[in-house]
Amino acid sequence: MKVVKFGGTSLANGAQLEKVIRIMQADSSRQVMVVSAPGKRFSNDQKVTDLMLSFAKIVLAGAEDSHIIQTIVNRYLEIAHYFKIETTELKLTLNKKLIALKQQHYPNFDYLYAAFIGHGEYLNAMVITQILNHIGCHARFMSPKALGLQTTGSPLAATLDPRSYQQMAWLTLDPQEIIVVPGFFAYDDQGYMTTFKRGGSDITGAILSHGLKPTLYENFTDVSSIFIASPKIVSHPMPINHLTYREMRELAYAGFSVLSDEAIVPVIQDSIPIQIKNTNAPDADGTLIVPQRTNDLSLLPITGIASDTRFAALYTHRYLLNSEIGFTLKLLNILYRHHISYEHMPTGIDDLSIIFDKQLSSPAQFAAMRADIARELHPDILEWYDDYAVIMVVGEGMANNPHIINDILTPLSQNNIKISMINQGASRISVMLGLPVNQAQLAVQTIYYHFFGQ
Ligand SMILES: Nc1ncnc2c1ncn2[C@@H]1O[C@H](COP(=O)(O)OP(=O)(O)O)[C@@H](O)[C@H]1O
Ligand SMILES: N[C@@H](CC(=O)OP(=O)(O)O)C(=O)O
Repeated sequence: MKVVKFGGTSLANGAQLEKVIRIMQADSSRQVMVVSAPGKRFSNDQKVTDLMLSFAKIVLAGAEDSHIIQTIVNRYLEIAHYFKIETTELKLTLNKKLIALKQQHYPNFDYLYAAFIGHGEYLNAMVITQILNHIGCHARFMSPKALGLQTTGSPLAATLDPRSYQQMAWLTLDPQEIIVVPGFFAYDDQGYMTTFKRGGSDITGAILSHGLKPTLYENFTDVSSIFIASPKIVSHPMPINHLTYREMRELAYAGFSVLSDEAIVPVIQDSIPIQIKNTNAPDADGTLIVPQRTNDLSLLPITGIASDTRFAALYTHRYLLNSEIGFTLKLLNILYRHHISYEHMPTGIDDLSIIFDKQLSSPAQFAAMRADIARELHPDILEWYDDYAVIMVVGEGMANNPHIINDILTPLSQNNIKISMINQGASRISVMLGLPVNQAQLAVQTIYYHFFGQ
């Protein structure tokens, strides 16, 4: 049995969904289908999730919402029309569901946003199930609630309660039937809809894989493989045939958006391979993500170079910081008080930097935190870098290569790229670099061309 996830680009319109259905029909072991909300149909189009987010903002502003509701409903109707479905009833249902979202009670705004954006997937799974049955392909919609997926944590970046897996173990699959599961959202213990972080349908696919133990978790997207660097940064980068879980996790964390970094953890325990495949070229081999690579690591200086610009950095300097007992504790207490998590904290003798993910806290939270640090800890220097990028150079082969840091840094310095932080992970399979956002692309290109040529 295989769990198969289709991303938003694979479900953007009727023609894309037709390809998806052909993929499902081509292999009877593809029994569980996880779907995202319809993605972009063309480059400056809007994903349905982003339309839902606009809808939520319009509702919160008390503004006129009939136009956005119509735009969202039309995205689904366009898909249904492609399959020649009679849409009068569907149109009514979609409108009703969207209007009902405005009338529900939410404990706070984050829950409201979660319910609105989660409905992109909910409605898509509902429509896709109807289309599959309409064309004679036996399908059943299955809500995350029916599967027992219960979350904890914040409503827009929820994590799965591990007890959820008990209920999933009872699910029996009918080989004649496709189960359609909406990705990205689940429910908390109060029954409120919550979402995983953005891109989280990959996480649903991974959770179902851990729960249902398929032989393979196939993840269909719009590229034929994962490349050594993002094709948005390097033109025609080389493909990666095999990646290990830990390589993928580090690369996904730092910008390989093709798979969510949180989609690795659930499959590790059972060693379920993840195969990235292209909906537009399903016969291409894709990239296989596995526990260990069997090919000769010494041939590969590095496996991938990722970069992400979602970070900010705080630099503090105070003489004798290394000998002051409790300094870091006080600092972390301030973060705790402001409900701020941090990503990395490289330290020197008299200096300490903290790197934050800007998506996880608001500018107001960061400003209040900085004010408290200045007032309570009196650093000699306190600087804030709002546009901070992290580059992750990753490869299992790096652990045995004593020259690797030099090989990465030399071409960067030759190109006048100033690195403000270097951190070699304890696993020694990655080197993390911190630098200003406006240098990040050039840095990735420079490292890529140095190792792999133009
Ligand atoms: N190293 C990489 N290899 C392949 N694709 C990458 C890489 N880094 C970023 N991407 C981007 O990830 C995109 C696919 O992810 P995403 O847009 O989330 O797809 P989906 O809609 O299928 O979930 C690709 O179109 C590509 O631009
Ligand atoms: N639709 C959600 C979840 C997701 O996984 O989407 P996609 O498969 O398009 O990356 C989002 O946009 O975040």
